[in-house]
Amino acid sequence: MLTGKVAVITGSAQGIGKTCAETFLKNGAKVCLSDVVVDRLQATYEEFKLRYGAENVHQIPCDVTDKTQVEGLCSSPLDPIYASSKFGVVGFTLSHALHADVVDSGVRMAVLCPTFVDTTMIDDDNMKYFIEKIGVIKKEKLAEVVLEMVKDETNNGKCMVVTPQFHYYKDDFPKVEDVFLSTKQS
Ligand SMILES: NC(=O)C1=CN([C@@H]2O[C@H](COP(=O)(O)OP(=O)(O)OC[C@H]3O[C@@H](n4cnc5c(N)ncnc54)[C@H](O)[C@@H]3O)[C@@H](O)[C@H]2O)C=CC1
Ligand SMILES: CCCCCC(=O)/C=C/C=C\C=C\C=C\[C@@H](O)[C@@H](O)CCCC(=O)O
Repeated sequence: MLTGKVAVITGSAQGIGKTCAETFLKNGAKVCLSDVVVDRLQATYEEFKLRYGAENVHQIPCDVTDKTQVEGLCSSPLDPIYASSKFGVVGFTLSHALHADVVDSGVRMAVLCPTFVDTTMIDDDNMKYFIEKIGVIKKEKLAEVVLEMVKDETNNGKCMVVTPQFHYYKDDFPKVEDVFLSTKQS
């Protein structure tokens, strides 16, 4: 099913990452194992090499909190740590929006996710490719969207994506009862 594909899996010396790596190997992918604990990574690498063949398994030690090491593992034209931190802001905002201190308090928390905006932050050659494909939002237009977001009293816990062409609310946070009272097992 995954023949011809390569999966790079961080934190794969043990736990969920290791089990995912083995599942991918069983399904025909080649897997690049990666972990910060080098001796455990080596042991998993040896184990999988024996079981699935040296041609299908590779290993690269990597501490995912180290920007240089992450770039060595999987280069990206955009800064992976910057991008990850932005996802953190989404999670932080949406989870706080559900907190008892916020719900029904009159305070609303929402998160704005623009693509590229015409500020000095985008003066970076690495971004040129994406900017050409995606375009740039004018600051003034973004400010209008922020105004709209602030005026809307129904948007607690919402995430707004803004592009040069349009904007839309995305990924409404699940209702409390969906999170805490579900009897469904995954
Ligand atoms: N420009 C873009 O394309 C995009 C920007 N963003 C985010 O929007 C936010 C604003 O970005 P821009 O206006 O483009 O950047 P900017 O660099 O033009 O302005 C940022 C301002 O924040 C101030 N600042 C930086 N660190 C601070 C700190 N620790 N405490 C208080 N103030 C601080 C800076 O001195 C500067 O005046 C940033 O979080 C950025 O990551 C998100 C998506 C796209
Ligand atoms: C569909 C893809 C949309 C991608 C939109 C996007 O990622 C926009 C990014 C815009 C600016 C990014 C700037 C990143 C700069 C970092 O490399 C770093 O230099 C910034 C560190 C400054 C800070 O304190 O945030």
